[in-house]
Amino acid sequence: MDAALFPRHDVEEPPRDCPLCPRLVEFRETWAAKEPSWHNAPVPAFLPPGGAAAVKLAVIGLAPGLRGANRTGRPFTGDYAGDLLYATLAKFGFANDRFAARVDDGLELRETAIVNAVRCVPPENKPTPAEINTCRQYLKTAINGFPNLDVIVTLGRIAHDSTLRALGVKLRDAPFRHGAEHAVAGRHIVSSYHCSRYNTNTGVLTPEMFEAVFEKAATVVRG
Ligand SMILES: O=c1cc[nH]c(=O)[nH]1
Repeated sequence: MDAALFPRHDVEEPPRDCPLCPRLVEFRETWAAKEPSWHNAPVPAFLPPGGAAAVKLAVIGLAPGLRGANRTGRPFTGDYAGDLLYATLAKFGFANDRFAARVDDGLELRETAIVNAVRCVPPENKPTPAEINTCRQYLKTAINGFPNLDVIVTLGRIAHDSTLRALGVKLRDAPFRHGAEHAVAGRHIVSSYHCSRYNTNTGVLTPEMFEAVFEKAATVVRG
């Protein structure tokens, strides 16, 4: 990782050659052969200056996009989904407004971390239940490694359910619903539809609906 481009990193991450999910390893290696200049490895959490101790809001995504985070190495960077996510974070003061879909754009998060539930790119954006379960150890370590965390925003049902399992919460105690807020296991969770191209193009998620989620998160962080 280029230390000049990525903020201090003090969350435990899978190694670049993580062997735990054979299907994802094979997919990663196929793309590493085709596109050797791409990242093609587990995508680490994106942290604010100050590292894990500075994190008050954790945004949990699904998994890297093939030509997005898997190419660039930064969550939601190069993915269509990042346009809405970073614009919305900036609007609520959780990021500066430098996002230009490149890792050298000068984008900085503020009191916010972005962590994918699955760190490696899955074929067709669909991790299997076994891959989600296997990678949860890293999600759990990340969430538990934020000592000043106030609120978690989950993007989509898979991220939501994996976050609950990471926290040891039964799914029925905090069911996924866009805009729902739950206080469970000492954590405040706000859930959202994923900001994918499909959801935004079909109107399942509008910018206003997404902003309402981060308004709730901002209220928890700033009182
Ligand atoms: O959930 C997602 C979607 C796109 N890119 C990511 O890093 N995560």
